[in-house]
Amino acid sequence: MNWGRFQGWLFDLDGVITPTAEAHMRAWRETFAPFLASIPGQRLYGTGDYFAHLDGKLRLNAVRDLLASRGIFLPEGEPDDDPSADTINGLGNRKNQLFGAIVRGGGVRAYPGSEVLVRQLADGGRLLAAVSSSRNAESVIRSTGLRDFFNVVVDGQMVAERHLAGKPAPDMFFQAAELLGVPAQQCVVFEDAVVGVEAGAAGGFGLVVGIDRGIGAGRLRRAGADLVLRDLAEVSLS
Ligand SMILES: O=P(O)(O)OC[C@H]1O[C@@H](O)[C@H](O)[C@@H](O)[C@@H]1O
Repeated sequence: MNWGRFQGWLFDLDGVITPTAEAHMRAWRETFAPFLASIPGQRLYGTGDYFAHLDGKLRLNAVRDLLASRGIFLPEGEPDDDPSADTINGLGNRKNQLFGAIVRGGGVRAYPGSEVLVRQLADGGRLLAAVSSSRNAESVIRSTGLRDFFNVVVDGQMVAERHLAGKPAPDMFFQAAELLGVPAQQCVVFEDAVVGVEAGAAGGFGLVVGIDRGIGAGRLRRAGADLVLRDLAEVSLS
């Protein structure tokens, strides 16, 4: 692979740069397992629910999609709903409170292979963007000490402010490429979630790389990944 042809390097964050996809996964489980168990006759929460309905999506879209998959209707509520409220916003706030507690408890370090690659790319004058659905992306990336290596961060906060469509729409990656000033065809996208790979594939980027942290290479390929790796340490620039 001639990696040198890519000027713009667009990285998803959770599960690609940092192992925080696991913290999101746990927070979702701790939100939805008791919630679903409290509804008589409702199917219990399973890990498959995370990959099918939650992974990689904007927080409230994820809540809506999980509930829709079970035929559950809840009111939207308000952004400042109490985390105990059984509304879309309340469940989102409950999950975010749990996510914050998990991250504060364990700290965040980048995957070693990701940190090495990010440093090499920045040293070589490449342009880097983090493209994450998470509204916590800035704080997560700052806690790794790698924030300054990224020219741009497009996150859940920016999506709300600029009214962008979330993944699987390609808009977040387009926004990152535009802010970097690099045409899509000269950008490579790295993603671990199906909706993220779909977003990259829909945008006509130069290369879409799926990072398989356990979801399975087949699912990432079927979503549109041109190449699947297990870790960013497999990207060799020389
Ligand atoms: O709730 P946040 O921090 O805004 O994150 C939204 C989503 O961000 C994505 O990066 C994660 O893959 C999802 O699991 C997560 O739910």
